[in-house]
Amino acid sequence: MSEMDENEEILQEMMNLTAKSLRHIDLKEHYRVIMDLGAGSYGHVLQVEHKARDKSMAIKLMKKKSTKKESFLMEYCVSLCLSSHPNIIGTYTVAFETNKYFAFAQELAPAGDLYSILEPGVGLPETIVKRCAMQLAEALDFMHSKALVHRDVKLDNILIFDKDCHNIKLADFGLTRLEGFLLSPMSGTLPYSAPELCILEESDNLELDSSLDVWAFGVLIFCISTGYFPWDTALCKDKNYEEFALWQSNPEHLDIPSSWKQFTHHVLDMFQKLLKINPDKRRPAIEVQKYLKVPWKKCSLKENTNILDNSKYLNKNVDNMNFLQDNAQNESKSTRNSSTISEDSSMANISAHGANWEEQRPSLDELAEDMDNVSLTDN
Ligand SMILES: Nc1ncnc2c1ncn2[C@@H]1O[C@H](COP(=O)(O)OP(=O)(O)OP(=O)(O)O)[C@@H](O)[C@H]1O
Repeated sequence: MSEMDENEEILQEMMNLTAKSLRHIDLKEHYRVIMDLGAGSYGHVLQVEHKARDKSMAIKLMKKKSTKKESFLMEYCVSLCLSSHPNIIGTYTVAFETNKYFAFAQELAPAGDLYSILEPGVGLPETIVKRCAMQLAEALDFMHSKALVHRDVKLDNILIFDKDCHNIKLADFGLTRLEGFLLSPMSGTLPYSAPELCILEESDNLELDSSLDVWAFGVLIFCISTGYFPWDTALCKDKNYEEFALWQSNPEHLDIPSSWKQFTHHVLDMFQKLLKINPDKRRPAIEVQKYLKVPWKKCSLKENTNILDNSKYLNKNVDNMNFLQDNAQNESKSTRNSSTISEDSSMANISAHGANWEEQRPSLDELAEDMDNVSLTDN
C-alpha cells in the first residue's frame, strides 16, 4: 500500500472512530463563552473558558445547515493529526455537536491573525517577514511530508501568539486534502490561487499537489513584505501577473516589473523559485531557509522613488486588500454543503457579494443557548 493510501485509510479510520464516540454533555456546564474571535465562510470561532480547569481555548463552530458531518470530521481529524507541530495550531481531543453546530476545540491564539497586524500598503519589518516565512515554511513542509495540502494558505489563516510574530501557527484545515485529490475549476479566484488552478476549464480536473500551497506561500510573503497583493489573479488578463510571468520567462533580458524592484536580487531568486509558473519546477516552501541571511528589501533612495512613482499601481493593490476584507465578511453567508470530495472551493465563497453577515450572525447568548443540547467527545 502506498504511503498516500495508508494516510487516507488512517484518516478515514479516525473519522469513523470520532463519529462513533460522540458523547452528550451540557456544554454550558463546562465552558464559559468569553468572546467571538472571528468568522469565516462556514461558521465562527469563540473564545471560551473551561470552567473546571480555568483554561482559555478557542471553539470552532460550523453550521450544520451548511456543513456536512463528513467535512466537519475531516477538518477535525486533519487538525488533530497535524497538531503536534510547533507552527500548526494545537487541536484538543474535544469535538461535539449542538442542535445547530458541529464544533471542536483548539488552543487559543491570543494575538489574532496575520491579517490583523498588516496595514494596507505597509509591509512588516524584514526581520518579522523572515520570521513568519521560516515558521510557515516549517509548517507547510511538515504537512506536505504527510501528503496533505492545505489549499487555503492566506493571511487570515495564520494565527499569531505575539505581535512580533515570534510564534505563529498555520490554522484552518477545512479545505485540506491528500495529494492527488481531484480539483474542479473554481467559480472565482483569489490573489493566492496558482495559475494552473486559475486557467482550469469547466470540464478539466487538476490533481492536488503541494506546489499549490507553495504558490500561495510565495504570494503571502510578497503581501507581508509590501502590504499589498502582487496581482488580483494569476491570469494573463491581469497586467501585473502578465508582466511577472513574462519577466520570469526571460529575467536576464527583461526589466524587473515595478512592484518587484523593491526586492534584492537574492530574494527575487527565491520568489522565482516559489512562484514558478510551471508547478513541476516550483521549489518546496522550505527553500526560504537558504535566504534568511541575505537582505530581502532594498532601501536606497532611488528604489523608494521608483516605488512612489508607481503609487497608482500600489493603490490598486491596497484596494485589493480591502476587497479581500469585504469579501471575507461576505463569505460568511456562503454554504459548505457541497461535498468535501467534489470541489467547490473557497473561491466560490469569495464571490458571494452583498451578503450581510452581521444580520445573520447569532448573538453570543443565542450560541450559548444553543449549546444546551450538546453531544461531546471530551477524551
Ligand atoms: N485558535 C484560534 N485562536 C484565536 N483566533 C482564532 C482561532 N481560530 C480561528 N481564529 C480566528 O477566527 C477566524 C476564522 O477562523 P477559521 O479560518 O478557522 O474559520 P473558517 O470559517 O474556516 O474561515 P475561512 O472562511 O477563512 O475558511 C480566523 O481568521 C482567526 O482570526
